[in-house]
Amino acid sequence: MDIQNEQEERITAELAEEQKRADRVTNHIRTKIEELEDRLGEKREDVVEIRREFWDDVTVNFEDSAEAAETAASLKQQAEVLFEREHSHRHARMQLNTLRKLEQTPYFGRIDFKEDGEADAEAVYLGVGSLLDESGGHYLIYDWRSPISSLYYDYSPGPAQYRAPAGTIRGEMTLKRQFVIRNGRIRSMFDTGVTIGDELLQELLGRHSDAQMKGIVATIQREQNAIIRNERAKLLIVQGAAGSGKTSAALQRVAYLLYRYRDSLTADQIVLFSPNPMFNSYVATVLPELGEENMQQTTYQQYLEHRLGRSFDLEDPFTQMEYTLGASDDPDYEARMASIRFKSDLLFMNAIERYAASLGDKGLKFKPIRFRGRVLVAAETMEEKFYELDRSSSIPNRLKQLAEWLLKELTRLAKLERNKSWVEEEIELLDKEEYIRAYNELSRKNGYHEDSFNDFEREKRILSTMVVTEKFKKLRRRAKLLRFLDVPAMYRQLFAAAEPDAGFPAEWTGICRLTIAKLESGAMFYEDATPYLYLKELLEGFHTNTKVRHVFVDEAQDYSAFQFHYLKRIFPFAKMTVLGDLNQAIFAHAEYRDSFEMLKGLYGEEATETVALERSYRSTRPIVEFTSRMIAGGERIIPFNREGEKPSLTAAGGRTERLRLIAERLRELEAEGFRSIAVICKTAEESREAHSLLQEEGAAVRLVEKETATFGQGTVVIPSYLAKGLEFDAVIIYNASSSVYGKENERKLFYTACTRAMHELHIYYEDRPTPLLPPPGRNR
Ligand SMILES: Nc1ncnc2c1ncn2[C@@H]1O[C@H](COP(=O)(O)OP(=O)(O)OP(=O)(O)O)[C@@H](O)[C@H]1O
Repeated sequence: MDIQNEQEERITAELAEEQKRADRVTNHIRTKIEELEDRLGEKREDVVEIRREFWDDVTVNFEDSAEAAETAASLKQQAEVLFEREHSHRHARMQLNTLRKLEQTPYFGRIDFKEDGEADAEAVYLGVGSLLDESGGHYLIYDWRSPISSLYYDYSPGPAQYRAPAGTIRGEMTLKRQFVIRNGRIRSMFDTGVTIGDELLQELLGRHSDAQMKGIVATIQREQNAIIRNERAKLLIVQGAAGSGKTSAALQRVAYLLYRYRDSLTADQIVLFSPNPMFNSYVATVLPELGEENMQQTTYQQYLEHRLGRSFDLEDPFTQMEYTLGASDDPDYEARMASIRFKSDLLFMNAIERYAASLGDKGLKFKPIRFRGRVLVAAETMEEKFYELDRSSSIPNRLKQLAEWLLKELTRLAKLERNKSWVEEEIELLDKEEYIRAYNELSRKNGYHEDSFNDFEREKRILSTMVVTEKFKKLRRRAKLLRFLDVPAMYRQLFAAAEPDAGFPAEWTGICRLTIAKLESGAMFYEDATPYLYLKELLEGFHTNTKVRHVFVDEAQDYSAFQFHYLKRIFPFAKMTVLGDLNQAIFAHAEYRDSFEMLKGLYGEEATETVALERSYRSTRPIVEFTSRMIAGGERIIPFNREGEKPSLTAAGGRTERLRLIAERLRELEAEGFRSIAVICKTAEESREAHSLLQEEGAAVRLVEKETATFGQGTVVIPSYLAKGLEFDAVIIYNASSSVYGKENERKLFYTACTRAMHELHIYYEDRPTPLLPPPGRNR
């Protein structure tokens, strides 16, 4: 027998052996599924039963306080039983969910590891969940997040080590094998060397994209694994090239943390800040696919809206972006741009801190408390009271004391109010239910005799108290919420100072004029939202969220230093993972930043770790080679070796021809089977134009706007800044003429647009192409 035959035979025998094992494991999984389904049926009945009998099993008695307490205890006990059962029901359901996944693909990898001092190597199989054998003493599958599994991601065969709870375990990896298993059948199997499955990665990355982001557990790379498993850093900064797997690593990290801290951490203690609502839908399936619940997802804008939306008509970041991209002939443009930059700077944050501190001595502004057109408590009275309070106490503390005083004052004023004629009028307008309520109260307090004069007086008193109390409720609530503080006026005041502080920009006067005009119209620029909230919270006390333990900020390059400081304050107990690419910094406040250095001060160097991801997985080699030549430092980006067509650059004789060519291209791409195609435009306005003109050309295209909430398949027309973080099989740059992308500060936007392409990139222009295109050069 020659060597080749011998080798083939060996591989066939090994494959048969592995399939036998896979069958055994799959059978075991099936048995577990059946058992769990039965148990789950019982559990569900259990919960339904408890719910039904909830009220039968508690003794409801509110007659006297002792019995009421007993009732409460009984209720609490029942609720606890129910909670416990529901919890275990949910747990069992999640387990079943994982088992069903394992039934299809029990594992994707195997390593044989011989621990130092042990005689034999153990075969460790990795899957999306762990599974014990019948005896319960041996793992048939190890969860990919278990300590030993990290060997798979970190080492090639040879000496290897991993960190276990008991310490570092050293040994030797004697085998590293990858599987593709579908429906329990091994489709392919290969032993790997240095990196995890170039073949498998090739296969995965070469596929057409879905509407949803994919999980990457089977092919996590070593440097990504370091991000996923980092437990030390309070602040983990990931600077990664476009398509290097930042978002993917972030999501796998969430799954890892939920596993690692499963006894103490729940999905609702993790928050992901994403760039836009559509992105949420794009990543929504990754964690459930891994058998985990999704973390909380939000956008910074949603948070701002939640805090400020009722007080101001708040501009969103995309409107700001449209302005910066399109309004350069506006006479206020320079001032506005300076305003955007300055208000995101720590210099401004410090100025606000100084200002807030000075308000402890003088200058706090109050709003009078008005009632029925009259001033009940004058602003001056509040000011006087405030500054009489002990000055060594913080402003928030003093405001709390002031609120307490105000509440007492309101109680006193309410008493005086009762005899006013408006109260009598209101009493006459009371409806029957309210009368009955008053009557009940009266009879409860004292015996009630319908015909006694005294009772009539008492009734009137009760009714008038009721009316006044009701009307004062709102005032009391406002007092508790410190609404008597005039934060808008104080924020405005910042821009009324004639002399700018040292270091303020030359355009300060223009900035002041624009800001004040905007605020006076009841609106607020996006760049004012964070500083405004910061000032408000310095005065009132921070609205902190102490529940959240991990904050993830994706597309971190779009956040200002100021915003990061703010986030840190509102999540005081959270670790932060920020992921970004400075080459994709598309907001005016961030475009000149050349590192995440400014973040180091946030938690201190000691508590901060930085990881760089330089290999780009999304796009084919020709696309990465093309796009990386558009940016400074692009030579550091390493393309993953996947071949494909070179990006095309097409000149059109005019708009009509450009549209015809694009529509033709769309038809070709669709015919080739590409499932997600994006026509990327610069702005929303250009997108609307492209959408309607392409439809006229007979193309089936969907328009994506900032409100679009779901990311689907098919062909979309999308503004560049909304395509952030997303990817498409093929990308068409709608108009890359120099008249559209003509300015140097649009480079990162153009780069972001081009790097969305996985397999094909086609660029169209008229007259002259944008100077942002890479200089002609040889590919690496
Ligand atoms: N280890 C991996 N195995 C398989 N696919 C991967 C891996 N890492 C990244 N990818 C794929 O590469 C593509 C880009 O990943 P992702 O969107 O996470 O990158 P990103 O760094 O967030 O990109 P960008 O900054 O450009 O938005 C995705 O299709 C992802 O599935």
